Amino acid sequence: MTTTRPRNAKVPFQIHHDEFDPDEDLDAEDNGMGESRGDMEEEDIQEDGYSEYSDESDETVDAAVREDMERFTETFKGIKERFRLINRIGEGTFSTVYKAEDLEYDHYDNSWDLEEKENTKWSTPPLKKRKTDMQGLADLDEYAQQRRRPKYVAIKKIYVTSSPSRIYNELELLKDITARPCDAVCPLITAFRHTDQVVAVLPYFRHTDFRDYFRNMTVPDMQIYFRSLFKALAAIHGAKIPIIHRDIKPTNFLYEPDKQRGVLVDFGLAEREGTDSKPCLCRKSIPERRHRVQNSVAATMGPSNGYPKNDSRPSRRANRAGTRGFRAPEVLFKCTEQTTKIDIWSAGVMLLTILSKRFPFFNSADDVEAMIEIATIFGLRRMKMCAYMHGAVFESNIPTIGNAGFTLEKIILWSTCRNDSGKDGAEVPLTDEEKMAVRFLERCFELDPNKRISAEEALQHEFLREEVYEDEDEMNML
Ligand SMILES: Nc1ncnc2c1ncn2[C@@H]1O[C@H](COP(=O)(O)OP(=O)(O)OP(=O)(O)O)[C@@H](O)[C@H]1O
Repeated sequence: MTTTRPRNAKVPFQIHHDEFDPDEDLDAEDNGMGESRGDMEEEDIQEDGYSEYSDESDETVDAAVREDMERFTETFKGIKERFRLINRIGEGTFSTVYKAEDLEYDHYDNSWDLEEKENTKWSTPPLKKRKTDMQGLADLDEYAQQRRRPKYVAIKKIYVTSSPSRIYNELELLKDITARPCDAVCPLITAFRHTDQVVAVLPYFRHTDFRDYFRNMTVPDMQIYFRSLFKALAAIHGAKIPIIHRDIKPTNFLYEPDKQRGVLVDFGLAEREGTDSKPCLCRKSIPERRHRVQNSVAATMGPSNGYPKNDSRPSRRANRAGTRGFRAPEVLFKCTEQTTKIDIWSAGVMLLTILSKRFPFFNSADDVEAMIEIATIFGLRRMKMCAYMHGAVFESNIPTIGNAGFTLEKIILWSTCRNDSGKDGAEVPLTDEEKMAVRFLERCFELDPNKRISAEEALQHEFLREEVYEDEDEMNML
């Protein structure tokens, strides 16, 4: 385990225990991983939109999970003195996440702890109350019980096959995010390394499996849910150098319907805007774009009749990290200058999932199928324009892809079977509030990322805007 102490005075809380030291080279010989780590690095592509495990009950711990937790605590020196592992709560592509009790909670500054803050608002010590001695004792005991309530954290054990640079990137971004706290983004408490194993310690957020509530959400529920998600996006996109999350999907937004609180997690694929980016046509001025498109080989010669057998041109390379079904069209077209707008598209897929009551909504096996799915909705004409703006060509002779596509309203009516479920097989139209949600969805689904709504703008959209009342009387009148 590292023995370095906190160095960064800017972090607003005392970092717990032995801090992860970004200057320490995880590739160094003593981590036991050697060169093969880079070779073993997994693909940046998530298999699907859902992890196997969600929040399991603390009492029922599977025997295999118990064995796994014992092995982990035995091999990771120093962890069991600090945390009591309770259950495995998540198993993703890049990590296993455990719920644990923080045994040394009271030794540190815990300003990240929202629940603790809320509790201190209403739980005053009963010592000042004028009551009978017996009542005073009972209150005191209740207060002491409250103070002794176990404090939970989520321990994210990052798989040793992840490259050190990927692990460093996640922790560095989390540290930056933690320095500018936002209630809707999960901060980092601390991180440890023991030989090749790195763990991140995060506040534990109780949440409900998305599949258990998304079908029952009303439009006001959606507004609360997405207001919280877009606040999180506005916070990370508003960083000095904007942070792109790259993996916005339901499992990475931990939401508790009872509390109406959501928290964005998993910065494993996140990156700063501009990292490794090269100029793409989509960021040029409209006249320049038009000129380049009109003079392109595809526009002047028409679609090619075939492909060279041994194509010696270098293939286009771009970051495609993310989860299938949630990737923006510019990611599929390998845009080399991707922006935070890719997260807005993914958030749009989440809204479409809820409105259509279908999860997963997009179910493609690869990027070509994903393009076909998007083209079916938006139509061939718009998809071709979208490809051109990233310097690519989109052609299709698939009969189900029409030129004009379909409106999102129609897609939602079909997928909820409302197109013919009314009286005498009539359509059950969308309500006014559903139409407002669709108007917002259209802004998230602009194929041109320059036109797509930003997180800040989204919070001012009629769908998410919070009404500000002049005084309490005005609010009570509503
Ligand atoms: N702070 C937390 N509190 C409670 N549960 C959490 C927390 N962080 C993560 N989890 C649970 O663990 C799961 C996996 O976490 P995370 O997404 O960070 O790992 P991952 O390996 O990148 O997963 P995936 O491949 O699904 O994206 C989450 O979907 C969630 O259920």
